[in-house]
Amino acid sequence: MERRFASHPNEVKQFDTARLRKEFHIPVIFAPDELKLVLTHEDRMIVGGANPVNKDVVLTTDLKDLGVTYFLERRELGVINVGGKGSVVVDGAEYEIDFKECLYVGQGAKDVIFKSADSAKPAKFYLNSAPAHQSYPTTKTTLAESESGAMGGLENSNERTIHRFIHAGGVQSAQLVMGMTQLKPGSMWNTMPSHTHPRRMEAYFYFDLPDDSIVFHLMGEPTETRHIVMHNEQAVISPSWSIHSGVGTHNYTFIWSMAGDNKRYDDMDPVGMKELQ
Ligand SMILES: O=C(O)C(=O)C[C@H](O)C(=O)CO
Ligand SMILES: [Zn+2]
Repeated sequence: MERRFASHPNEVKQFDTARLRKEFHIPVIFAPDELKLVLTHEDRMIVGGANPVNKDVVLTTDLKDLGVTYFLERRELGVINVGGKGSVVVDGAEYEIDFKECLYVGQGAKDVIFKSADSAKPAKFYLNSAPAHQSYPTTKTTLAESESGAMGGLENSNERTIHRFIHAGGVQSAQLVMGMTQLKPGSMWNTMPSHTHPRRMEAYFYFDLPDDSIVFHLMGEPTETRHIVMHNEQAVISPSWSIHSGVGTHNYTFIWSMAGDNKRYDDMDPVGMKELQ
């Protein structure tokens, strides 16, 4: 498991492109038959992926990584499938998780196995895990069952639908909050006007983006914005003091996930357009 340390905003102001990418950008989430995990010290969130192709992928850890005997001993997990049909087996119970469906796995689950239904169209399970002090029931949510709402408009090129899966008013968790935003064709901007939430970090995972398209992900303090160029199926870490927004050369979908002091989706400090620099 790769480890990234937390950053101070005064230090990040000095970063060049390579350093910004090294600290915040996660270029590879999926590798065939592998479990890829990055642990950031921003609220100790783990961001990663499981891509079973020719064999199942098991959620493993070792004593050095987390100091526990199994991955979810003191953690919880959110899973969203962005690939072909698949399933997640949690302590022997199998949950079929289709494209854009979500599974929450509560703290204490010992055996978690990721499977693809068809190796020609393998499942791609995007993963987020946060420390947990309490166990909540393992729960599957389909897109139709999520709490969804329309945001933005075509006149601002940000017409999108926000699907909330794991949050205060949805699937219960210790601290993990997770959902997905789908931009309508012709809309390129997410999360503008932007916000910060010093009470929670956030990670974004961009997908549904054609190979020849990119997203300019915006981060930084509102008066010190920087950009990170994102390709399809890449993730980016946003510290709690940073805005997180983006504009694509094509519409796209992204998964957002947060960990921190509360699970209220609407706990945001809005940044006025005229404040941004
Ligand atoms: O498009 C948006 O706006 C979002 O999806 C915003 C994220 O959900 C977010 O930043 C939540 O804090
Ligand atoms: Zn946010």
